[in-house]
Amino acid sequence: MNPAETKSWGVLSQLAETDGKRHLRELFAEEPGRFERFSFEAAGLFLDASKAQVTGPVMDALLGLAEEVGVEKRRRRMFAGEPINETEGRSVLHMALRDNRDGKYKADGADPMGDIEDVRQRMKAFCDAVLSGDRRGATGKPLTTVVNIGIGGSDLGPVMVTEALKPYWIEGRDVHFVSNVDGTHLVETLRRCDPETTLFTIASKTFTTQETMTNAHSAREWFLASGRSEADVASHFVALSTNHEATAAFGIEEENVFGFWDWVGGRYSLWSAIGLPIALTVGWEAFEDLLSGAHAMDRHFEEAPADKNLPLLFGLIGLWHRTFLDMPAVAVLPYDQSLHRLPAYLQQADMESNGKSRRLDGLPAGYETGPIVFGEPGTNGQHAFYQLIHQGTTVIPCELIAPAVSHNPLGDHHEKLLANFLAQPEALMVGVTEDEAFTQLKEQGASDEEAKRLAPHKAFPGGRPSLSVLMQKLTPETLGALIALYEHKIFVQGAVWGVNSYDQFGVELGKVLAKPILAELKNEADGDHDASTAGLIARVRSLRSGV
Ligand SMILES: O=P(O)(O)OC[C@H]1O[C@](O)(CO)[C@@H](O)[C@@H]1O
Repeated sequence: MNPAETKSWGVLSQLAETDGKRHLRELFAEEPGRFERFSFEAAGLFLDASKAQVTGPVMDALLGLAEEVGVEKRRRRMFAGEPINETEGRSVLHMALRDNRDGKYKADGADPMGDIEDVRQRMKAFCDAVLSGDRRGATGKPLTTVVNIGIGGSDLGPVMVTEALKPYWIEGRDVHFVSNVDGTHLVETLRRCDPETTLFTIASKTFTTQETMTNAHSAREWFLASGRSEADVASHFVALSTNHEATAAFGIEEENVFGFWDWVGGRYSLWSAIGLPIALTVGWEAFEDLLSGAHAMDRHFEEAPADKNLPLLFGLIGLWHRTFLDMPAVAVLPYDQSLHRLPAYLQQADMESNGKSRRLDGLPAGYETGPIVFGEPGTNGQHAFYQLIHQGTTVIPCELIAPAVSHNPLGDHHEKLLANFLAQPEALMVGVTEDEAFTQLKEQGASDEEAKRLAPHKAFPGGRPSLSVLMQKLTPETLGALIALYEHKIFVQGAVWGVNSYDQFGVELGKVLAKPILAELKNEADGDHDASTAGLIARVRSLRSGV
């Protein structure tokens, strides 16, 4: 189905020319209850969307669009385990990993809950054994350091969550993440590790990913080079994967493999065995709290009425900004240092999911789909790219996220952080007119001529949209809810755009072309390339020769 042919799409296109162009200042002046009307709450998260470029008619039309294109139906099909990942013939059931209701889901025609529970119990037992010291390294020392080797979804989720949950780290535990095939990443990480106390979690859904397998083999060599035998590998290497044949070929025994299933997409996998490094760092209970926070958001998404449904509304508003108002990017701005990897995590979650230009029916979309996602912790971003967000020629909607209470209260640090979290969206929305800038300059003692010259530079257009997400404290539960909120937001947008949010064929071509080039760089083959690539290969070879 082409969503652009629906009635609501037509209405939204018209509204883009009217409501979409109104200044937010005006909208606030006109509707005193705007904050109450456009703020929503669920699973410990409060979303203020009143500073988004929305109006009542826009929200009505967006909800109408969701209904016309069948978002609810697709959501039901997803939760029912139907293969909504049509291009790969797979179900999308990561929600089952944070649920425990028997009979709720069907994966390949069967209830997956028994298998999920088995792996969970094995993960818990393993975790408890490592943390209690019952399971030790080959020389009898406790395994206090985890090095996770994985990339993409087998890295970004666990890194982001372990960083976000630093206040929950179990004392004496350490965790590192190696993803880049650049040897520097592994070498610099292992420099800080003791082979006797290090546990490697080799995380790869497919167990074929070049970066991960290369790092895993080198890590094993490093381990063996420390005087250990092949037999000792079993005490220090576990695999998190769906590919049991490949894990066996690597030499990891079945009892050290924590499996999951093809209905868990890589970028949606932190809730599965891929989350083991999280559990090994914060403990099993906190990991379960993370799952239950996400589950609370799942229940809300499934059960709340459309006009109060956080992920649905969050997704629809983002889609309005992107597709109808032509805003090309989204800035994710956590006002919480612990969430410093959230933008990177969401880059994969969102851009790998909705960075598509073909609809499920194979036809070109013909409208804008997934936005560019970028971001940094808030106040750091303020001193870097906010200039463009406030005064640049491109309008970039911002998503600001903050906890009201800090885990690390220190003087008035957190009040200052929150003041920035509150002031930036206000500044983006209100702006400063040239007249106001002129008056301010005059008040500061500028001459008429000077004030006239500088006023255009000191004016802010304002009317720049933002959404704020507020929680009391960043806990495993609220973090779980936040991640699930974004997962479902991505689902909603993909459902309206009609793209398959669950495949990622766009990452393949580069991988394929790298293979023959690798052979060329190793002088094992000659290649046939365009002039630029051939020139660069020759230049790389010459720079490397004689070194
Ligand atoms: O877990 P694997 O199979 O090693 O894949 C890692 C990542 O590579 C991708 O397939 C492509 O980047 C991601 O979707 C995935 O998260």
